[in-house]
Amino acid sequence: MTKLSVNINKIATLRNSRGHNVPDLLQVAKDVQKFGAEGVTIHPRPDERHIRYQDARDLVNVVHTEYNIEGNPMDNFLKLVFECKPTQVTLVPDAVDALTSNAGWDTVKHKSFLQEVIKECKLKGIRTSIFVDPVLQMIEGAKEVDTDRIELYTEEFATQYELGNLKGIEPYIKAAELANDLNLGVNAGHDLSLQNIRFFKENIPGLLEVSIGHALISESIYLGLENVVNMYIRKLL
Ligand SMILES: CC(=O)[C@@H](O)[C@H](O)COP(=O)(O)O
Ligand SMILES: NCC(=O)COP(=O)(O)O
Repeated sequence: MTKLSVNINKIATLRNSRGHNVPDLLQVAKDVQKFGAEGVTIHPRPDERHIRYQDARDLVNVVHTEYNIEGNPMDNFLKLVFECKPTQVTLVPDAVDALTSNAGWDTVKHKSFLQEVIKECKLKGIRTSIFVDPVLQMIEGAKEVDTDRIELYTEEFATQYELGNLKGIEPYIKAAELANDLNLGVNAGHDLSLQNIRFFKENIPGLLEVSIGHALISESIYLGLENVVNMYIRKLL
């Protein structure tokens, strides 16, 4: 069984576009858990363009499943994580101005930095995961830095799948097999969707958790649109 952690960044993006509290981020976090999701993911970025640091704090009392906070382990981020004490922290090497996450860690180059941060997180009782490309050397490096899990960065898989290239899954299978052999837990995320998730799940051994946001929120709009348009029309009769 693979756990679904719903990334609610996009709810915050929509809320922030108007300056009030619609949609209500905390209510959405409650609802996705009520509907069966086994985790909530947020990725606060330094400019707070979607999730604000205060959201991360407020969610502590709302997330009763797995709380996963993702981000680049800069000082402010780590301070927030240590304050919130989520179930899991996922370390992601994004540039401050990145549109979205666009690469995994070079676990060889950043070995001592990652070792230090991971040790600190674990001492605080927080499970660690690091965002990596499906490259065997990077998975071996992940073992060296003593992380509990890796999160496979799945954008390339999603792109290839959409193009009809099913072989795009192969590096991910090899990466997951190696992670399993090394006793590293395997998570995955980025651009997973209703289209590609079953194929991914069926092919990746030992997939513990997927975090899905952009597609899941977009699909919720598409799949809810007819209902809501009709609700308005009935009110206008
Ligand atoms: C780590 C990762 O894969 C990202 O998908 C991220 O969590 C999403 O961030 P944005 O919502 O800011 O694009
Ligand atoms: N870790 C990936 C994540 O949380 C969501 O990524 P996406 O579904 O928004 O691309």
